[in-house]
Amino acid sequence: MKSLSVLSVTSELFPIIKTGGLADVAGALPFALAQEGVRVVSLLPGYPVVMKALEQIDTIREYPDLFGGAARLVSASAHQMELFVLDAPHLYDRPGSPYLTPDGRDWPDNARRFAALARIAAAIGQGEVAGFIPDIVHAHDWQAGLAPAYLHYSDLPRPGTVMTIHNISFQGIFPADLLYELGLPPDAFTVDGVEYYGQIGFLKAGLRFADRVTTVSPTYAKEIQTPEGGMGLDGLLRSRSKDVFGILNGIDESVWDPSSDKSLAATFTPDTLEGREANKAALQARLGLDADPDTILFGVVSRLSEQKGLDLVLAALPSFLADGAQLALLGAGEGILEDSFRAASIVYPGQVGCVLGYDEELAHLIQGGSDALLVPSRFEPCGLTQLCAMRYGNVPVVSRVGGLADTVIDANEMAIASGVATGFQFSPVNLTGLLDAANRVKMLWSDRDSWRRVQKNGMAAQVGWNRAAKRYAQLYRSCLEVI
Ligand SMILES: Nc1ncnc2c1ncn2[C@@H]1O[C@H](COP(=O)(O)OP(=O)(O)O[C@H]2O[C@H](CO)[C@@H](O)[C@H](O)[C@H]2O)[C@@H](O)[C@H]1O
Repeated sequence: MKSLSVLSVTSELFPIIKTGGLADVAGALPFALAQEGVRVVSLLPGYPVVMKALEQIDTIREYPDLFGGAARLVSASAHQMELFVLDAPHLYDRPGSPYLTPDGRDWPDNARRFAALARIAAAIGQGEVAGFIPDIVHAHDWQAGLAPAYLHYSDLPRPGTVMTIHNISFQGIFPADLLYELGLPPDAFTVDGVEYYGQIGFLKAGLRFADRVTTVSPTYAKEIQTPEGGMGLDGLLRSRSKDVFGILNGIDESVWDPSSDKSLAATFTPDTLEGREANKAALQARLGLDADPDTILFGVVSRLSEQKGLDLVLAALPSFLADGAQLALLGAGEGILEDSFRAASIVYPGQVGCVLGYDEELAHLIQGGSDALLVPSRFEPCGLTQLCAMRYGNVPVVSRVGGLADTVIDANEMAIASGVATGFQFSPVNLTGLLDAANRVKMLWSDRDSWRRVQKNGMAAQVGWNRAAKRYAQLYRSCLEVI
């Protein structure tokens, strides 16, 4: 079979720069796809942390004026990944997160910052780099959404294009008067182009012009084609439904491996699950929780946002904790949620512990040391933490939406009897649903042999990238038939 080359266009890439699950996926796919004969080179913005991480930097092109300043395209490597980096100091050399100012507001020039990324992606797709002409340009999320549009409006031959939605609630919507400055032709401003309710929609543009659209689970692929789940893009997605695919994410099993994880107090396998006890003790000590091996310890590792449904956990706390249960939370995000969890740790000393911030090592310890992981999302394209939880013998308790519904097998009587249960699902996603689930979880916890079986089933579940990599490879090949 012909080998393929892909330019992956992404605003985050683990382990170099990460604010959420997009980084994990963009960082793991190149390695998984290499097994399928697909070469992936990733194009990233040159944020300060990215520039610092690079090795073997080679300048490929210089641009005297790219959206208001001088820039260059470099090739480099980092963490065994092949990279192109857009080094544009006027766009990316600044403090804060990739998208937000240090005080938490969107950078006012985000349209230019990510149009530049997409513009260079399109140029690479059309031969900018001697020796690397990709068969496919794969755009991730709105930040890369204009790449398929730039390719569409160019007269040169183009590669195949794939647009992946990691989260449809982030759409990259900007004022219409930027059209000219972004280098889009006047006739692009129609409902069949980049126009989105009177503005310019970056994700909309990608969904309109990519040869194939993917999202990160089969259930989310259906949900986004409904008015409730599509956030304004469902009509467009329905009109393209034969080109829309749900490919379930995996996790990097070498990063998330409880038998060798250096962030744990003790490593363990399905046959040495008692190793988890030392992790539970370490987690309780780290978060100021009472040292108690027998009480159930719930964990949370999450961005703190409306999507993730953690306000339901706050509302559930009084009954949740009445029997001595504990909660260990690691999260960062909306101020009101951060404040509320901080307050909860004061109201329930020894029972609620939280770390508000981003901490990769602690995320691993929570997975290896808590008994059950709460993921009560209102919507969830795929979700990665429930996959990590299963691999770490941490029983996931999830809402029945999106990829959570596709990855966790609910411990109902039938599933327990037939030995396939891997966690708990609940629906509807409200306080009653969560409390009912918590009661079922606690009942199973009181029957330690059954609990152990559910842990082991989770640890045996396929959560790696192999299957998804095969599907992406097939999808790329199918694009080449349509261009
Ligand atoms: N405070 C913290 N400290 C350390 N680590 C933290 C952390 N908060 C979160 N993380 C980590 O960040 C990642 C989050 O990934 P998720 O898939 O759960 O959600 P996210 O909504 O960011 O991703 C979006 O994209 C991904 C990828 O497609 C989809 O799975 C998902 O449904 C979609 O919402 C996990 O690796 C988690 O461990």
